[in-house]
This record gives sequence, C-alpha cells and structure tokens, in this order.
Amino acid sequence: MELDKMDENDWKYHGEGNKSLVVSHVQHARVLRLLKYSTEDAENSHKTTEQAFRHIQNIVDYSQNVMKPLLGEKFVHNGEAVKLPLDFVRQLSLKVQQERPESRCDKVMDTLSGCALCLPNLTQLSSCCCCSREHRPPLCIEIKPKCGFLPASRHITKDIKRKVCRFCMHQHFKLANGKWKRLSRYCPLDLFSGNKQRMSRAIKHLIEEPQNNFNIFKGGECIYSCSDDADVLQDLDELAQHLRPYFLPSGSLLSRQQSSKVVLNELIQVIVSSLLSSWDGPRSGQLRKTHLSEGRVTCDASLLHRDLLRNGNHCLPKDCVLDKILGTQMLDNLDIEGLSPLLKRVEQHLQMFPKERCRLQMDGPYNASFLEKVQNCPVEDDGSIEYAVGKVHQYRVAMTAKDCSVMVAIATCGEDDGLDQSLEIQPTKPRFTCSVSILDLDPKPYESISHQSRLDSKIVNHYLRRTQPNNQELDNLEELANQSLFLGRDRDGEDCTLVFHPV
Ligand SMILES: O=P(O)(O)O[C@@H]1[C@@H](OP(=O)(O)O)[C@H](OP(=O)(O)O)[C@H](O)[C@H](OP(=O)(O)O)[C@H]1OP(=O)(O)O
Ligand SMILES: Nc1ncnc2c1ncn2[C@@H]1O[C@H](COP(=O)(O)OP(=O)(O)OP(=O)(O)O)[C@@H](O)[C@H]1O
Repeated sequence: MELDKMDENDWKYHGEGNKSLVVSHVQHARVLRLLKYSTEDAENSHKTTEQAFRHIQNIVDYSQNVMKPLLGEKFVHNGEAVKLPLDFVRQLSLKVQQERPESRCDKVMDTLSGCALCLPNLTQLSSCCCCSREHRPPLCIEIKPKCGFLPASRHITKDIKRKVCRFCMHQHFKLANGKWKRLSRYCPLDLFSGNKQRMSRAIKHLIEEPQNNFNIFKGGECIYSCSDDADVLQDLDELAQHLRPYFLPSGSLLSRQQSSKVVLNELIQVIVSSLLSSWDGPRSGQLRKTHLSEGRVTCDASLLHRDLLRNGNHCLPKDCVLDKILGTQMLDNLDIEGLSPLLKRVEQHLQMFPKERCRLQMDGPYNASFLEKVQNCPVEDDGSIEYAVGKVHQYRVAMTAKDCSVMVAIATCGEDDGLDQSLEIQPTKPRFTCSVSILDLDPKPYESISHQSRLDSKIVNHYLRRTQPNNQELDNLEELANQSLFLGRDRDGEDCTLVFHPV
C-alpha cells in the first residue's frame, strides 16, 4: 500500500462496531480500521496525531504480545499502525457516511489524526489458491460468541449467576432497553460445549436472530446480518439462494423449500467442523477436559432439551479456536464481584502513588512483561499490590476474549488444490477449505472495569425481577429501585431502566 497515493475510490465501506469503522480495498485483501469518537467527546477529537498513533500502536502491541500468545499464532493477525494523508481520510469519511447503519451514527469516524490500523481482510481466505479457480467467491462467517462459561467464583452473591449465563440474562436487559426487539435463543454455552448437536443449535439460533453476533460475507460483501430495522425478520430463503451453489450440486431436483433446509444445514455443519478443527497438527483431536470440568456446562435459560444437555460429549478439542478463546475468557476466575475489592486496592494505591501507574503497566506498554504479569499472577491473595494488579490485568484480557469475534472463511476446492495453512474439512462431502481468525482484540481500558461492575448488577437484578417476580430478592431490589426511580437516576447517574413495578 503506497501511503502517498491513497485514493478513496479504491476503498469501500465494510462494517463497523462501537469503537471502529472498517473499510476494505476493492482489489487487495486489506482493510483499514479507523477509530470512532462520540460526537460530544471533544477530548478525544483533540488527540494529537502522535497520541492517536500511540493508541493504535498499543492495539497492535496488545494483539501481538498478549493476545497472540494466549490465543495462538494462527488465529491472530495484529496488523500495522499507519498514518494516512488527511485529505484521503476526509474524503473516505464522506464517501462511507451514506453506507453506515443509523444505529452506529451516534459516533463519527476520526478524520483528524490520519491514523488507522491496516489489517488483512479476514473475509478472504488466507493462502487459498482455489477460490479463483473455482469461480466461487469465498464465504465467510463472523461470530461474536461472547462469554462461554458460568462463573464458579465463591465471591458471587447471586446464585442465578451460577445457573444462567451472562448472555442469556443480558438479552432480557437489552430487550427492556430497546436495543433489540426480539430475544435471541442463542446460548454461548451451547456453542462452546464441543457437543456437535448443541453447537449446531447454537448456530441455528444465531442465524434466526443474528443481532450483533453473526454476519455472513460472500466475496467480502456482507450478505447476511442483523437489519438496522429491528422489526424486519431475516430472509432465510434469500440466504439459502446465496448458499445453494456451494452446498448443492447444480442439477439438484429438490424443491426451493427443501433445498433451503439442506443448504442451511450444510452451512451449519461446515461452521461446526471449522470451529472444532484443531490447528496444531500432532495434538489434533485431543479433548480438553480442564475448562469444562471446572464448572457447570449448561445454562438454565438454554432452550435445548434437557437430555441433550445432560448426555453426550461436552468437551472442546484442545487448541481449536473455541478452546483458545474459552481458556482466555476463564482468566476471569474471580468474577467481577471478586475483582471489585482488588480494583479498589489498585485505585487506592494509584491515588497514593500516581507514578506507580507506569511501573504497574496500567495502560501498557503491552509487552512481554505485561504478559508475564497476566500469566504468572499468584494463585492466592498475599495482600500485595502486585497480586491485585495481576488479577485486574487478567480480568481485562478476559474481557477482550469475551468480546472478540471469530471469522471462518470457507471456499470450495478441487481435488488437487494445495491446502497450505487452511484446513480441509469434511473430506467426504463437497470439499471445502477453511481458515479461522480472531478479530477485535483491543485492550479494554482499566477504567471500563467499574462500568462492568455496575452493568453486572443491572443485568442480574433485571433478570431476577423479570423471571422470578415473587422471590425475596425482588422485594429488596424493588425497594432500591423505587428509591432510584424517585431520584430519576441511579447511583451511576445513568438513566434507570425500570420496567416492572409491584402490582
Ligand atoms: O459489555 P458487553 O458485554 O455488553 O459488551 C459490549 C458490546 O455489547 P454486546 O453485549 O456485545 O452487544 C459492544 O458491542 P455493540 O456496540 O453493542 O455492538 C461493544 O463490543 C463493547 O466493547 P467496546 O466498549 O466498544 O470496546 C462491549 O463492551 P465491553 O466488552 O467493553 O464490556
Ligand atoms: N481484519 C478484518 N477483516 C475483515 N473484516 C473486518 C476486519 N476487522 C473488522 N472487520 C469487520 O468490521 C466490523 C467492525 O470491526 P470491530 O469488531 O473490530 O469493531 P469494534 O468497533 O472494535 O467492535 P466492538 O463493537 O466489538 O467494539 C467487524 O464486525 C467485521 O465485520
């Protein structure tokens, strides 16, 4: 990429999340990830170019030096911080504006610093020569799986957290807040179970209600995602028509309805196989016992049949992408409730000794020494600041793993195609190669932990009110809620989200 010859016409809108907007190159398999700021956030928009560049370099360092060793070399592409001509960025921002979903327009793209992260376009297969020969553009499935385990920490005060997973509880809170109009039936514990039936169901539920957890790309173009109009149901038939050439022979005599069912089912099987593929050669196929034996493996809110949840295999193959993500998520072993007193210890320490912020690497640098603090944190609390900081760092790394996305790029291939880094799956079926990557591996700021703590209580309290209206806890909660309703704002100064009132 020649930075001095950048032309906005070579780039197009690709997608965005809460913190960044992504454009893809029209010819080369590259994307630029630009930061976004809230319109009122004057502080950030006044960041100097050097500060913005440092911020992006921190993301690269964190991906490369912290997340890559934890998640695996094969899955992580850290990219490169780049400085772009300001004129190019301004033109690009104007060009993409009309493509942006309204729900994301509360933030604006950073057009002042000229800094961005340049990454491989993960919707394309990494080293695949077969796509062009097959004349079928690669498919890519993006899944944001969220937290895949139930916490088992002794610090937990509400028993419901040991039974119902955070995602399933959060759904009710999001529905009440109007973020989504329908509950998703997806449960991350099913996806992370390693049980093929449960995983297939989880993916089926993602397809039915993708929200911000599921997208499909064909040839780099998004062909299936959550509509910005939350009332619109997804058109599965249209999706099936896109997928038909990949999964059904051209002369198939199946009716449109039958073929839709078949291709969606085939798609699900290919995704499951890709997610379970072990990528480390000799150990492939070994099952990981540790993660799942550490806690309960089922969520009470999951709609799957009890027998399916109780019986069968519930192990992830060692070193498959889900195993790597789950292991990293489980660095949060105290839960936010157990972490809170340690966070206070750190806050008090930093108030007394502000210069320690640097030595303790609260905001980086994200180097080998940071990883060492994460990996070698003592098991027992010895009352030290080092222990508290180690747990805070572990929690932040776990937060990243709970919010990352997995990209599964698949392409059909012929008999003698070289597979190189991608892996052949389902050798007896139509032949596919796949390549799996993990994206959105940004460091979560130290300051965001206190927000997590408040959000955790809101989600749990809301869930209890919503699902167990007669229990004792409700009375206490209602009393608290009424107090804050009276004040109009809760203790965090955020709008109350009370929707249920005692009758
Ligand atoms: O806190 P959560 O679990 O709601 O996760 C947030 C995500 O919401 P979700 O529940 O996935 O819809 C949220 O996603 P959306 O903006 O809702 O698509 C962000 O990913 C957010 O991360 P960041 O603060 O932008 O770095 C995520 O926040 P953190 O990972 O920083 O907590
Ligand atoms: N390297 C990549 N290749 C292809 N597509 C990408 C790449 N990086 C990001 N994307 C696309 O852009 C979207 C937004 O990127 P990303 O998830 O990193 O944004 P974010 O703002 O950090 O998200 P969040 O809301 O989780 O904070 C992704 O969902 C994905 O579809």
